[in-house]
Amino acid sequence: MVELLDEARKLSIFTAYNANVDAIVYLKGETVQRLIDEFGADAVRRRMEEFPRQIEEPIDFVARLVHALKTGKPMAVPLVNEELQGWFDDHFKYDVERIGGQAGIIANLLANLDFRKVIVYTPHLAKRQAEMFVPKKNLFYPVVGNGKLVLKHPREAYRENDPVKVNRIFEFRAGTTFRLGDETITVPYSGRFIVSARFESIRIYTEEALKPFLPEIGLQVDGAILSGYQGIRLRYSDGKDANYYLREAKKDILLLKREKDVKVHLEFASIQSRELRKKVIYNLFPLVDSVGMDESEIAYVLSALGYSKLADRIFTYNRIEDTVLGGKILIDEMNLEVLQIHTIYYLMYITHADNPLSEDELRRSLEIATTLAAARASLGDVRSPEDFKVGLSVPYNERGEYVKLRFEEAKRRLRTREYKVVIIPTRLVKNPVSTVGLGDTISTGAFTSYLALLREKGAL
Ligand SMILES: Nc1ncnc2c1ncn2[C@@H]1O[C@H](COP(=O)(O)OP(=O)(O)O)[C@@H](O)[C@H]1O
Ligand SMILES: O=P(O)(O)OC[C@H]1O[C@](O)(CO)[C@@H](O)[C@@H]1O
Ligand SMILES: [Mg+2]
Repeated sequence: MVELLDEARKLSIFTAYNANVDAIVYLKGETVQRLIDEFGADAVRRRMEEFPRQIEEPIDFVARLVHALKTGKPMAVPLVNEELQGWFDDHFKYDVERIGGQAGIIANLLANLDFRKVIVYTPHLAKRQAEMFVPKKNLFYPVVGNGKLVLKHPREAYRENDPVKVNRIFEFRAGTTFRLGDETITVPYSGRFIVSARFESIRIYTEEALKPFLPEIGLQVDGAILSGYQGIRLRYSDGKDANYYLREAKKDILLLKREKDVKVHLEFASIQSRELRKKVIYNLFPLVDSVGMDESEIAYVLSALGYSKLADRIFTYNRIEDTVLGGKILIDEMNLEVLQIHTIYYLMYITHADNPLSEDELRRSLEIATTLAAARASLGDVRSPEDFKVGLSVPYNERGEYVKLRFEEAKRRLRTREYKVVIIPTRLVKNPVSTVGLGDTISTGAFTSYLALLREKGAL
């Protein structure tokens, strides 16, 4: 397995667009209890029923947090009211601050794994943000100087007046208990709840000056991992809107692919607004080769595409059969080359039957993914290629055999001849240092090892 990672490490990767500061709180039962008591259980319950899609006042946060804790699902809810930042900072002491955002996490991970070359682009790069990038020689930020593309380390490329984006992350652990009125709630699974900053000043785009150099960046890399589209707002006060930013995002992908058909992976993240979710799916999925997401996200995606019954079933029952069915729909309707879904208990790939990789190779790629995530969950961070080995000693989760059985049943029931569908159980760390970013880690391990295997076959 280490050999496949070594092959992947020979690749060069571009990643964009989102990096932020993750201010992490390790939630205790008492902290949740205090929040509920502050607002009153009845008021919290009523707001939970309304299911606010964004945080406009503190009780919206409490309601969505309690909902996430009750289901144990990874969720992210936008914070649109900038003034509420003070409320959060008064109510919580952050245990850790670290780099967040798909592009930020993935860039540091690839750089620490000694990939050949890692180019990371984020439209905002303040000094505080730039300093969170690891000081590795293989990590670059593209700038334009004298009409040419220049690659600098992010720490040498920051811009003094850029905004800093801070997301608040609430890490919760299975077994945490609190009371909501007369109901006792015990958190069923460990995970994270993200309060994502969605302020006017933070945008997702490529600067005009850099855009003409995207084809050159495409030529320099073997693959691109793009994310952050969830941060686009439907409307901005300067008249720009999601349609504008998505049109530009489409141009970026086409520019990256102009000189060479560089493979593009899109890491999907939770989008509460159904309207925006639909726009991101319809505009971008058809242009990329590979998509990754978690189990809540596939349900949300299917719901936006009109498969609400199937989506509800995935939310409620977590059945493998439904996820396979959803994956088949998605890969067909969007004509993706490969779709990767990560859940607590298993990882899954779905491709069309003519994918160059065999099912066995696809499974090997997923093994890299879960081992890398297990290493990060155990250590808190992956700092060197050596750290990968820590993941190898993490056992598969206790439902592993059950998962495989259910999967074989699902395959018999559903028609899967036109597809390759593979599944592996996850290596699950009992007491993870943190869980935020584990999905990004899985997708990075999966996509880069997928590319390495394609390359071995002469298909890249
Ligand atoms: N304790 C753990 N040990 C190993 N892997 C984990 C653990 N907890 C979660 N994971 C993996 O991380 C994934 C989380 O992905 P996701 O929800 O996309 O998180 P994020 O978006 O924060 O990266 C889960 O689906 C699971 O496969
Ligand atoms: O949607 P946003 O605000 O760009 O944030 C993405 C969030 O997802 C993560 O990248 C984890 O997947 C966090 O580190 C980050 O807070
Ligand atoms: Mg994720």
